[in-house]
Amino acid sequence: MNLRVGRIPFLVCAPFFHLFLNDEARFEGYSFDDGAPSALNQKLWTGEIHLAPASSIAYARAPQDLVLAPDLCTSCKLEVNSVELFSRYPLNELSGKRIYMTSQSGTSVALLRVICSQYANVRPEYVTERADCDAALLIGDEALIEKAKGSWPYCYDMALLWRDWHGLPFVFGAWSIHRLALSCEMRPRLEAFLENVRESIAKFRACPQKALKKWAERYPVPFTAEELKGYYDSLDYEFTDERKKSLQLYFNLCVKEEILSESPTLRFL
Ligand SMILES: C=C(O[C@@H]1C=C(C(=O)O)C=C[C@H]1O)C(=O)O
Repeated sequence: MNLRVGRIPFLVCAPFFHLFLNDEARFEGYSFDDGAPSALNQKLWTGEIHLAPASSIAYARAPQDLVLAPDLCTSCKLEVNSVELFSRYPLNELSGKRIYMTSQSGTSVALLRVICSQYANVRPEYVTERADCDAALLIGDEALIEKAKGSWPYCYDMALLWRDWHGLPFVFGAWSIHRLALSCEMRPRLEAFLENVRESIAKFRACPQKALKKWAERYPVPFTAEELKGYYDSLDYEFTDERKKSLQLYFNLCVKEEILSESPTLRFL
């Protein structure tokens, strides 16, 4: 049986996946399913895919069925640049204003609710219709493109808001693994795949130009490798103890906000 892998076709995940592109012969035994984080979260919960660098909150919604890769996550040093609240008003004036919430996210939409309620002390109206909104939460390439346009008076980087509040790096994505992939049959394939992901990140870091060229052939983007240099300099994929502490804190605050019913302890592969 193939190891079914959820692949997010956003630049933020290019380091995880570029190695596998156009190299099917070397990587037989894996099949990839492309989708936004929100779609991949759903497929993880049902076991339709075995693993993905899904929304970090996806784990907390089904801890009985999932474990986390211990060393990999989607995070950043300071700003993330691709999880942004674009607004016509300052954050602390958003009470009663309409915030469009992207349908692609699981983690960031919950983070925004927590930040508005517990940090900025505002009560906006959250909407799924983008027309006539006062602010918009976007993730991934969509956020990068919107930011490059520079057409909103205010732009808040969600990782920086979290850091200002708690002094910790935020964990947007985490590799969640369904227990179906832990069977005797699947486990060696799973371990080998994660080793390939580590190699993919290392190769990306060693030569981002080459990796991004391959990536853009499959997933075209309106940026050059040169323009993306600063983006990748600030992204960080290491699941450090500090990031694990940060993720646990985020789960706790989601419980306080009644977004999660409980805050599970992090269990690893
Ligand atoms: C940093 C990003 O993080 C992504 C945001 C996610 C979410 O909001 O649920 C999930 C996975 C991450 O890859 C991004 O989209 O650019």
